[in-house]
Order: sequence, then structure tokens, then C-alpha cells
Amino acid sequence: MAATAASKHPRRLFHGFVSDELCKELEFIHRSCGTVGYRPSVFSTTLPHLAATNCAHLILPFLPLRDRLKDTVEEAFGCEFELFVEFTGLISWCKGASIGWHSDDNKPYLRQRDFAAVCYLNSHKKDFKGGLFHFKDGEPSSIAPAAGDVVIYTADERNIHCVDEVMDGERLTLTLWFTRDSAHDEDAKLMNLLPQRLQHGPNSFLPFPASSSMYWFSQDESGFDVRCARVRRLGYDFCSLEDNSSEHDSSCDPSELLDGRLCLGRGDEVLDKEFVNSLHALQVVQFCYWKASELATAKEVHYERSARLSILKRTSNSENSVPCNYRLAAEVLGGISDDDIELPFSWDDLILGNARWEEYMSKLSENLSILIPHWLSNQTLSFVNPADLNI
Ligand SMILES: O=C(O)CCC(=O)C(=O)O
Ligand SMILES: [Fe+2]
Repeated sequence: MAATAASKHPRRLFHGFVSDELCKELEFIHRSCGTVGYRPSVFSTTLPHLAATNCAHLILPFLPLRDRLKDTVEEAFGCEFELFVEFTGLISWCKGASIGWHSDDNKPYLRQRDFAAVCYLNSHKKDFKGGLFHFKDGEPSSIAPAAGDVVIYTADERNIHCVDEVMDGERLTLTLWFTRDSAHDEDAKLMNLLPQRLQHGPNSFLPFPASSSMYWFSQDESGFDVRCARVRRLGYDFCSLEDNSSEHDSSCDPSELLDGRLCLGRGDEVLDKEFVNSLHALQVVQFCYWKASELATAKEVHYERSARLSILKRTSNSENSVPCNYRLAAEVLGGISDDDIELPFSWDDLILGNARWEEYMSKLSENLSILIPHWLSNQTLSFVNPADLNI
């Protein structure tokens, strides 16, 4: 009987729960802010990490979905108690990542987890190979991730599950766990980090990188910085302007160069614009990738009015010296080799994209400044349209 089956394995699968546009926006956030994750071949972007790297404004796009998931879980499982979000994170699994049979509350430090929600942000076969999800018993028994679909289930032994090894590409999810225990409320943690943001002022939307070890992916004595790998994947690289590079202290850790001012290069050219650090440049490049088709149609109109930035010839001094194994990066992040990277956009698109990135970030940042005092007084991070707050 259906009712018995549902109570034996309380779970639900929803198709088309997350819009394509939001899937792409969250992918942009992950590819421009993510760090190396807690398991091999995994990258993650958590909300506290965004707050800690001066990107708290990038929490806003998560919130309406986060609220909707909480309501859906409470309703689907008939919760007569309040739920708290314990964890919200973008998680990507690359070649070689998998997880065997488990329940999500199966460690002493995970006992507080009552429910899970996994939102698939990209699709099996199209974006990655392998990575199918299976429940040990009950229906549905297997899920081929498709962008926009969401599976929710109880975190206990009624929903033992596993994920097949990812064979190629990057499998991206937004994963949330919910708890009845207010001591594990993620909002409370975030609330402690947000007031710092108010001190920086509403126009402070430039990212601060975390420690360079958080971006270092290592495997078998080799490795790469995920920020370098991700700009490289879109055809660019970080470089310094010639005059600056001669001043670098050769004894310093090359990864620390990624914390300071740098430029973007492509082939033998360098754009004459300094970004405050690698995360800033990476965000602009990833933003252009996200908005590539919009930028391609908008640029004719734009160039009649805008002043162009110049493109310089690269010199040997401008190479950055972070020792990345790009072959390993290409293997881990997707089957694109160094020789056949497709360039999705031109310098012109990048210049226009940089202006659009500033508009996007400053709007989010302004909204965040309106919302923080409201959140602090309510002690919860639920989504409200800033225009309705009448401040
Ligand atoms: O990404 C998925 O499909 C599920 C991942 C999982 O089981 C976990 O993170 O515990
Ligand atoms: Fe799991």
C-alpha cells in the first residue's frame, strides 16, 4: 500500500523545483567562490564561507529557495515542530568522487540531522558522466540528476543511499540538512558573521580570499589552485603587470600572489586593468561565462558610449608563478584538454561583463545592507523583498 511504503521510506522527488536561471546563478557563485571540499575530488561553497570572504551579499540568491525547501520538507513530512537549517552548501563532485551506502545522520557529530534536501543544479550525461543516486530500498530506487530536480528524504536509516562514482565533468548540487535542534541553527552562525559586513559599508562588495590552502587541490604529490584552474578553463590566466612582478619577494609563497593585485591575460595579451585579487578577477570571468549570450547581444550598443580599456602585449615577467598542474586540473574538472579550450567570450565581452558584474554585486550589496538589520532583529535569515521593508 502506498501509505505504508511512504512511511517505511519517507522521501519525495520533485521535478523542475529550481528554475534554470537560478541553477546557473548558483553555478556562477560556486565557480567563483568555491574551495576544495571535505572529501577527495569535491569542491564546496558554504554560506559561512561566503560571509567570511566578504561575499555575504551572494547569500541572497539562495534565500528564497532555502525558505521554499524548508516549507516543502515541513509539509511533506508533516512536521509538527519547527525546523532549522543546519547546513546549506553548493557541492560539486568531480572525476573519482563517490559515496557508498550511508544514512546522513550516521556519525556521532551528524546525529542532529533530521532531513536532507538535494537540489540538482546540472544534469547527468549533459554535464557529467556517472554520479547516479540510489536508495537501497523502496521507490524511487535510482535518480539520474537533472537540473532543477530536488529529492528530499529523512536523514535516518529508512533512507540508506549511495552515489556512483563520477566518471567525467563536475556534478553540482545545492545540499541542505534540516534539524529540530536549535543549537545547530545555521542562521545563528551566520548572524554572528554579518554585522562585520555593515562596518565595511554598502559598497564593499570586493571579495577577500580565504587562506590559499583552502583553494589548493592536491593529488599524488601534485596539485593546482582551483582559482587558477577555473580562469584557465575559460581561456584566461592571472598575471602581474611587468613593473610589479620584479618587486615580488622571491622567498614568498607564490600562492600569496593570488591575494594581491593582478591582471587577466589571454594568449600573448593582457588587459590593462588591475583586479584587487584573484577572487575578484575570477568572479568577473565567471560572470562573463554566466552572461555570455547576453553580453554578445548587448555589446554593439555599449561600445558607442563607453571608453575602452587597452590590451597590452604580454612580457615574460608578467607570468604568474603559482605551480599549478593544469593537466591534472583539466582531468579533475572536466574532459577539456589545454589544446581545445573553447573561448566563450572576447576581451570586449569581458570589459562589458566587468561593468555588469559591478552593477550585479552593488545591487546585491545594497539589498544586503537593508536586510541585515531586519535579520538581526528577527534572529532569522528568511527572505524579504528589500523594497517591502520601507526603510
Ligand atoms: O549528491 C547527492 O546526490 C547525495 C550526496 C550525499 O549522499 C551526501 O552528501 O550525503
Ligand atoms: Fe547522503
